[in-house]
Amino acid sequence: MSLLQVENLSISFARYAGWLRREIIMPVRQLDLALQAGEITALVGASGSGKSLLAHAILGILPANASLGGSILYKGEKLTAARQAKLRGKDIMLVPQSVTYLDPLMRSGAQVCLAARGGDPRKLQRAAFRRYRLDNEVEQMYPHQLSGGMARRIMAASAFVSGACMIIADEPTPGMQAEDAAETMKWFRELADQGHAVLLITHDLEAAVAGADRIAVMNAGMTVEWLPASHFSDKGERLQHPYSRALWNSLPANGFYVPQSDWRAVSSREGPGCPFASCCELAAAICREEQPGMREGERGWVRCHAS
Ligand SMILES: Nc1ncnc2c1ncn2[C@@H]1O[C@H](COP(=O)(O)OP(=O)(O)OP(=O)(O)O)[C@@H](O)[C@H]1O
Ligand code: NI
Repeated sequence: MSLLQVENLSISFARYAGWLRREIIMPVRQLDLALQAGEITALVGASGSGKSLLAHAILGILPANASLGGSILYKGEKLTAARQAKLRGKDIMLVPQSVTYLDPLMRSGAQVCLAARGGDPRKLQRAAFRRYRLDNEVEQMYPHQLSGGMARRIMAASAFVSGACMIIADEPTPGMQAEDAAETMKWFRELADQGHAVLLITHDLEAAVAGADRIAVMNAGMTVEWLPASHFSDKGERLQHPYSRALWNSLPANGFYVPQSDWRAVSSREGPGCPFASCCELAAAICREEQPGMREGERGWVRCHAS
């Protein structure tokens, strides 16, 4: 059984457009994903594709005007608001990108102690400090006294001592030097090796391919493909969705191929067919008539009629 199973998730927001006219926008519409213990799953996709919304939906921290459709199961049971409140920060941990998430009024040692589960908090904190190469003096420091690197280590140490089953990292590496990014990825690998399920949200497909076990590709609020990271190789022949291939081949290392179609132009998305029918070079008649569901193929899951 998967630790977390997301099925046909949609997230919509009601907002007022001018006087009394209420409109509904649905930035996430068909999201399917499962996370396994002991694995890193990377969720990749363009800015605005709905990645962070998924993280917020899992944690139960969406704004009040959001409505959810579909389901999220955690350990086989529906994730209700009450369960989310219980699990958040304990069983399900967020590793945020920014240090501003650390409590500015709490010393670093105390922050890590507070996260610790399953033993003497002080002992667990000291062990985590040694593991992440944090000197003893750092215990007494407040977040504003930490360098960026130290703050990241404090967040990694908190995740390490938390005993959380699931760790969600939203864009943990942008703006980092290559070595720092590699070190951060190494920490996630260690956490996965200890049995945690890690969800890594990132723009960086190259880092995802290098560091994750599985990759879910999102576009316009949908998961279009979900498969082992090793299938991202060569010219992308083993990828099934044309959008995943376009994303892969547009990387500098793969020749900077510029796709013929503009994958952000999903003009027909309210129509009956595939939302990408108007921009996909493989689109056939069926793509304009019927929404593709997520189906399991030889190499993973894909939402496409044409592949
Ligand atoms: N509270 C909200 N009300 C209305 N729309 C929202 C709200 N939050 C997010 N959205 C919209 O949902 C879409 C997806 O947002 P999300 O933050 O999940 O994207 P993302 O994939 O994480 O992007 P990025 O890579 O830039 O972080 C965006 O178009 C955004 O404008
Ligand atoms: Ni985001």
